Amino acid sequence: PLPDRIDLRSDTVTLPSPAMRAAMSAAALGDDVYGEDPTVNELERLAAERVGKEAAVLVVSGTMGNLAAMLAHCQRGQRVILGNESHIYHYEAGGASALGGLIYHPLSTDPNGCIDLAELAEAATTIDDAHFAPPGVICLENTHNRRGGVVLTPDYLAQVRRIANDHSLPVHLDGARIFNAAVALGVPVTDLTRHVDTVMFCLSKGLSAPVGSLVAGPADVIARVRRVRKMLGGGMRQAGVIAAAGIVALTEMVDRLAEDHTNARLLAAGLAELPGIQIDLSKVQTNIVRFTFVHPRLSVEAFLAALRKRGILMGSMSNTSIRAVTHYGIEAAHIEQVVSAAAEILA
Ligand SMILES: Cc1ncc(COP(=O)(O)O)c(CN[C@H](C(=O)O)[C@H](C)O)c1O
Repeated sequence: PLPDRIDLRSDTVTLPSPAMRAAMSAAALGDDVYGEDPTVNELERLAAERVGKEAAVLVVSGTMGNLAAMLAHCQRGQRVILGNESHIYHYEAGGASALGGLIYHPLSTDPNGCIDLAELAEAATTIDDAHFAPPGVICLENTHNRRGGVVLTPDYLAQVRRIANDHSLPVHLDGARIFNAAVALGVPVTDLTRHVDTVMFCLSKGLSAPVGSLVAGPADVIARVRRVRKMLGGGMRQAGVIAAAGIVALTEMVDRLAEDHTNARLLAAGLAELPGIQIDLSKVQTNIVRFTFVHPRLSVEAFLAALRKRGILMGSMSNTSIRAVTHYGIEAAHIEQVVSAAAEILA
């Protein structure tokens, strides 16, 4: 983040660490379309190993990773079963439908980011009748962005897995922030990823790499993801320049996510005391603070504008809710500055 701004809009704004910049300039390179970039190959190997899958492929963005995974799992005309508050459904430009000919089948999402299991079992059922589009994949999201970064538990994932097995369906996990979930739970990330077939996770968010996400899964499925990536124009050449940062992200930047979670709790505790702000502190489980804003004098936009004038950025989620996201580069001192600025504005 720029020194004169405290940017809490997202963890996508993170800048690469000095170690990343050094690794990027020193990276061994080759043409990755030929499979000859040694740094990309090392990142993909490391990523697959870390999440306990056979293979992984580097993609440009989380959106591309989710789309390529859905297209690798499904045939045209099949349904993507997902949460009605999911990122895939809200923020990925309808790609699975527009480019893949897939149908979104959104299901309601509870405050913990979970799809109702009974509804899921029904949606996962293939009806042998020409009227009905058959299901193709179940998509989950962990942590859950629009529910405020809440963590889906291994137990819940295991229950979804059982339903998927009953209906012979693959499960794709939008794990953009899966390492935040593992660190918040204090468990190895494989306790979460073992229940799903494919997992997409972002290097470019809390892990602070400048670019890149990975899709990991069974070797045959990842081979299909790689083909879709090429079809989408995502085949890269000397991508070791960005993969080098990704290796640093995976090897040096996971444990520190706990600091972002501490700072999020500090921010939530400070904001919760202020007029016009309601926060369910039990839902502040990782690096996202989502709060309701209904103030006698100020709208969400007016509050955000007043913060911006003080060099503080947050994101509006609706005309009554705001999101703030902590990340590498945001320290406790910044949080104190934000809370006192908000107190002044809302007084
Ligand atoms: C759960 C999840 N899955 C996928 C993505 C997409 O990743 P990118 O395409 O931005 O790399 C995001 C990005 N989320 C971004 C953010 O939170 O600021 C915006 C909303 O797109 C995400 O939060």
